[in-house]
Amino acid sequence: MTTFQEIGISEPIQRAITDMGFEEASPIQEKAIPVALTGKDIIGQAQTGTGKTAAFAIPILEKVDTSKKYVQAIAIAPTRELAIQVSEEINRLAKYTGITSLPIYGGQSIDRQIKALKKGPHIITGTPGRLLDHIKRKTLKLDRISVVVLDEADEMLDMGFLEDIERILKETPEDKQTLLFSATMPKPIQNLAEKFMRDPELVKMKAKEVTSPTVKQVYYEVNERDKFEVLCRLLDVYNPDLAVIFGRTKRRVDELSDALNKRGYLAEGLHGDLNQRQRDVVMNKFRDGNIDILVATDVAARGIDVSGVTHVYNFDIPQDPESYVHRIGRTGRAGKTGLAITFATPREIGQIRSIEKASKGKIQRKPIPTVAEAKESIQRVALEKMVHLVEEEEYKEFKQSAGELLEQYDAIALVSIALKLLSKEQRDVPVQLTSETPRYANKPKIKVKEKRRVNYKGNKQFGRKGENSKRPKSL
Ligand SMILES: Nc1ncnc2c1ncn2[C@@H]1O[C@H](COP(=O)(O)OP(=O)(O)OP(=O)(O)O)[C@@H](O)[C@H]1O
Ligand SMILES: [Mg+2]
Repeated sequence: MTTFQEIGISEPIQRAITDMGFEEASPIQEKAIPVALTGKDIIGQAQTGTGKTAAFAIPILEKVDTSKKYVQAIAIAPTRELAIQVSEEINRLAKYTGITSLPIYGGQSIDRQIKALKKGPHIITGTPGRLLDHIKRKTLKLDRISVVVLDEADEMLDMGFLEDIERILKETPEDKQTLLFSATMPKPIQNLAEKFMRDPELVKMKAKEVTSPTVKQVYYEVNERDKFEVLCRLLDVYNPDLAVIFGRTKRRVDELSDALNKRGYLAEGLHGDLNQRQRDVVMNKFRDGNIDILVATDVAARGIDVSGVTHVYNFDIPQDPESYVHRIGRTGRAGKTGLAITFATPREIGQIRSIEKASKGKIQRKPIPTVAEAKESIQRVALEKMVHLVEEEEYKEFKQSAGELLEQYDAIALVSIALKLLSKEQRDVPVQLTSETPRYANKPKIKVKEKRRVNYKGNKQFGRKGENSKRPKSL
């Protein structure tokens, strides 16, 4: 166990870390922070949910000079939600330092951002397009930057942001420090590193699998037309706290979230065609637990950290192994366990094998639960709900009616009906989804050289104080 004190973190940041409930440094933090503190460029690779954000945020905070009121560091991220989240994590860590971080991203009023930039934030997190926009307007100056972070750099390349990133980096001083982080490091990233970094040190966690070891992976062979019914059954059987369901296209996401709502689940969709306000509302509802299910395109696959996500569903099989690794990494974070469920049509079974090969993991095949099993789970959930309400004594106002009913009817019949009413009722509402044609790159890009499995401490437990890892209900 390595404490943050041992890796030389200053006192105000240590205090914030304690407030956040981190007890020890995660392996990537333990390895990357001391190197970053020396000023070296770093390429950091570690599995999803293992604390890469703090691994780059802490060294930035140690470097920022609060007496200077200009931007001293930027972190570039592929999506707006991630830019916001990274900024929030930086601000939490900066709580006792006087350092401020500001997210700037597309879809938000530019005037509002200009006003906020004038207040002199020390750190900016943003998406490439909007960062460039501000650079062109001269509302953001990067000539006194000392650190640049590229979070999810491989995704930014995939999304075609290379030119934007080049243009942003041109505005920064030669002698800045560059930190590049992701759970996956395909080949083109090495070219990017050679181009933009100075003698970078590769800080990589040795692990057998690219995927997080705390995520159990299973797949179901399902015909396209049966996917929705199987999904509902699985949701009933597993009864997740929070789940993310990934769909291939925006239309798919919309249809799927509508269909789930028709069947009585609390779900909302997230994709790039929503306006920023709608995107923010959906994310906040999900973070606050006002919806249980987030249905999303790959826009939510990278970096998004919502605690309490117990299940990830690949309703449509991801297009490439990287996407798979990141999608399923939305669960099993910070040492908790999670379950990743992938649907593969009979023609897609080969892709399951390619993903296994590329990610060096095992995806176990499972039989589809029967209708009876799903029903049994629905009843169990209703029963648990009822017991909970009785224990909480939330029935006083119904006592008189209950007494009257009991005089006339059989007690078993009454309780059974109450259970029936508590069970989800909309199971038979017909829904229709447009079928999606698979698009699969079939080019595994992940390379993991290490053969040896190093038992990384995070496996044992690195989590927040007082948070017990919750096992997904077993199949
Ligand atoms: N040392 C620590 N102890 C406990 N929890 C931590 C620690 N460091 C980070 N965390 C928490 O773990 C969660 C995952 O961290 P983070 O989002 O940085 O992961 P990541 O490695 O960037 O994952 P991804 O590859 O998905 O982007 C966050 O909720 C974060 O606050
Ligand atoms: Mg991350």
